[in-house]
Amino acid sequence: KLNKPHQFWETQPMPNINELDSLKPGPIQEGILADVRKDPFNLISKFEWCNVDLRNDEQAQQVYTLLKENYVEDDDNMFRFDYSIDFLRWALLPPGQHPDWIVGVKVNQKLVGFITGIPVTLHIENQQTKVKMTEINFLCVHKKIRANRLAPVLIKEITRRVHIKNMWQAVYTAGIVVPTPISQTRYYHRSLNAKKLIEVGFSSLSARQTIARQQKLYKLPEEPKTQGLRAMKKKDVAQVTKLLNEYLKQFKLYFKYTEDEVKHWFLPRKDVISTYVVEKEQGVVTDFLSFYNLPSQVIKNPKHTHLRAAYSYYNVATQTPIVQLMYDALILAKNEGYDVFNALDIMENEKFLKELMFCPGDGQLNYYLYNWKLESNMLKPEEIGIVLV
Ligand SMILES: CN(C)Cc1n[nH]c2ccc(-c3ccc(F)cc3OCCn3ccnc3)cc12
Repeated sequence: KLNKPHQFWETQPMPNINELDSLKPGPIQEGILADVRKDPFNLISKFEWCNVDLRNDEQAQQVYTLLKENYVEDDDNMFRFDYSIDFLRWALLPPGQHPDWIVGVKVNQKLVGFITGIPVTLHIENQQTKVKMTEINFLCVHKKIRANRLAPVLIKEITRRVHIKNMWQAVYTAGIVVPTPISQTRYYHRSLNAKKLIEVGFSSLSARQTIARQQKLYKLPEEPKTQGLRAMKKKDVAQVTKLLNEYLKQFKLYFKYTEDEVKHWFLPRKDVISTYVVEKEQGVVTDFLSFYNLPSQVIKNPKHTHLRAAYSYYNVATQTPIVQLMYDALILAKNEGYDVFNALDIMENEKFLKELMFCPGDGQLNYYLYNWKLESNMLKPEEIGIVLV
């Protein structure tokens, strides 16, 4: 009976505490294609597997509703992520996507379980090692059928569907701690609409503070400062690809992007992803900033149903000081109607979080690598060069 904490994770190729010093860096288990089960894992009766086609409006709507009602909440259960359909199509239909990696479980045609994978090439700790693997996300089980041990079956099934393609590693993040994080990062929030944040209970006022005082404290200029800052266009793809790939080499964990992937991940999409480039003379792009749109539903509030949150994505500052570039990001996000700007303490983010008046969040985001032992047991947040949505 799986009832000890992490009983499931003890059965998985993840280093446990006392192996951290004995395992050699690299794959923990060798993958043998011949040993991979050819048929899906058994489900309890009435439950059925399905591949979800997110391009189909009805199926996308089912995924949207499942997540909106049953996905990740903050620690105080006041907010729940509300990923839009356009966002899910952006996040889950990148170049090279595999249809059988968008996995659903249905009961009487109703979606009650979900888990996804997208193909990535991850560079680990040094240039030599680059590993084709999957990025796992959106694990969700309907609130009404929890404790049926469906989550471990969803994980085992998508693992099987990755193995069958001769891939043996995965990268994922979660707010909870299970064996064994490779990095524990923290998230920070920068107020853009102080009044709303107080009204939804995201921020609170101490005795001496007033709403007016908070609004003044977080007030931003009307327009960005940086000369040549403008929305990214198709013609910028080649330069942005070079800038991004060069910039990411400094980190111990990063993806390498093709131009096609940069087109997909960075060309602006309304209410999904915003990317702005700094164009100097002769059309030379020297920096860019990007943030994605992930609202949270305010679970119980008389006045507001949603919190509009922008999340820092990838920012490359080669000529513009990073603090100035991110100050412009705040101004742009405010002008796009966001209430708050969120960022993790990964990459170079520590350099701007304090100066731009970000406040620490109340939890952390843990990074995980499946079936891979790192040289160093843990990575510092500033060594992480990947953002998972
Ligand atoms: C990454 N992706 C897998 C979604 C995901 N899962 N679990 C999470 C736990 C924290 C964050 C997170 C990441 C960056 C950030 F600035 C704030 C965050 O959470 C705020 C708390 N919160 C949770 C729900 N609504 C508000 C994301 C996630």
